[in-house]
Amino acid sequence: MQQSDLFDLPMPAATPMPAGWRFEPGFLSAAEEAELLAAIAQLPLHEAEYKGYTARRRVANFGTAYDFAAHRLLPGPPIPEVLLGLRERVATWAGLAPDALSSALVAEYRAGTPLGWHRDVPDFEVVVGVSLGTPARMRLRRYPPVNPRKADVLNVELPPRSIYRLEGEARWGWQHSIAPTPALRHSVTFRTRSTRRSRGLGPAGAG
Ligand SMILES: O=C(O)CCC(=O)C(=O)O
Ligand SMILES: [Fe+2]
Repeated sequence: MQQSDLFDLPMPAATPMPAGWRFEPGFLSAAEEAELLAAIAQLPLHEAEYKGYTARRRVANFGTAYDFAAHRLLPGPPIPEVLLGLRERVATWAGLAPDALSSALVAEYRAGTPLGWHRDVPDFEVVVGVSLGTPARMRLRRYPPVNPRKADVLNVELPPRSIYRLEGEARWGWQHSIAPTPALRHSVTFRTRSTRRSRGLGPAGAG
């Protein structure tokens, strides 16, 4: 079944997603999702500090933490036990060693919380995200912009229990954002470290 059948999105099945984008619905079972949400409820989420202002989503960083003022990656608290099983499954799905996913970000989007256009900070390479709770709409657009038109924005529904990966072109040649969520959503994103240096990339995320 196509995603567009499920969620009635203006995204024809033939919409070409950028290279490096990978998506799979139903990655987690409902029981696994419930277990993760219970575990997340115990984690110390805080309002994300982002480029000098407080973003509305709440986050917890593990493995690494990003200092948006100093533009550098800092060591973070270890990835908690309750996320290690998920990391292993995510790594297998992504064809990576679990340890390579050295950074984990738990994010909470209360109703109406958006996440603006950005590329993740260049300190990271591959981004793999798991969605929990309410479906969200991720949007993608070329970056730097190429003749921007509204039609050039790709919309992808991220249903709960689905997983996506941003790598290569999808990660470096496109920005992404999350439309204000209709109700509570959580995501857990894992990232590998990048060997690239900042090359004057656009606004960054992952905070
Ligand atoms: O919540 C998500 O799935 C996306 C999060 C994101 O883009 C980020 O943290 O950089
Ligand atoms: Fe991001």
